Amino acid sequence: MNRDEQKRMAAEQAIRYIEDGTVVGVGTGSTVAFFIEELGRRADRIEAAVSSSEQSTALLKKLGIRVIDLNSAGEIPVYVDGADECDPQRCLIKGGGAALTREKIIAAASRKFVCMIDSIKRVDVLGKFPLPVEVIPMARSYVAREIVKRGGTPVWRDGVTTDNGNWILDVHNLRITDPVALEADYNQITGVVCVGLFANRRADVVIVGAETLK
Ligand SMILES: O=C(CO)[C@H](O)[C@H](O)COP(=O)(O)O
Repeated sequence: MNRDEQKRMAAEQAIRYIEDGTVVGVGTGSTVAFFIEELGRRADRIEAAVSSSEQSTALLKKLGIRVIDLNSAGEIPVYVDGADECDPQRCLIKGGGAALTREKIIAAASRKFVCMIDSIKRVDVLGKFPLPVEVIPMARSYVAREIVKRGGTPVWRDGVTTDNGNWILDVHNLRITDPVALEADYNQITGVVCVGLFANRRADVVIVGAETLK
């Protein structure tokens, strides 16, 4: 099965977690695009979606799905998203699509986080995929120096501005053996808005193609 087939398959599995009449939390990316397609087929059966990006909002609206603000949604039953890497403890690296902050907020506000990946994203130790860190623009150089002190190699994703008006540093050369500790440590750096490490709020269910890991 090629990667797109795996992504579509995972999206077909993920849709089973969505109950009629509920608000759905929706992530961002190419895997999520397949999920939104599935959701579109059930547009009349779901209450609304809370979206993690302008990109997903546009796709949802195109398919006639009502998009509401997180502040009006209350606790969301299920959040569905992709990831860039996933370890055996269901900790994730996310943010390849620069939507990490809103994704992390919606994941935190949801009872269940269903993560869809293709098999290439399964790793024993996180860090081969550069870790995205969203920063306040004026803090970019300072945060980069702090990351270097911690052993990482930050690279500015030049030309990319997030939906929140911020910038992204992609941190290379990491081998993340303690994701909870690294997430907490990076969160302490002044100027960091969000770290694309989802360890504190990790996935509850991971779907790899047609296979569901618990
Ligand atoms: O975190 C993300 C966006 O910020 C995406 O979930 C992640 O980059 C995976 O994307 P794709 O499904 O296109 O491989």
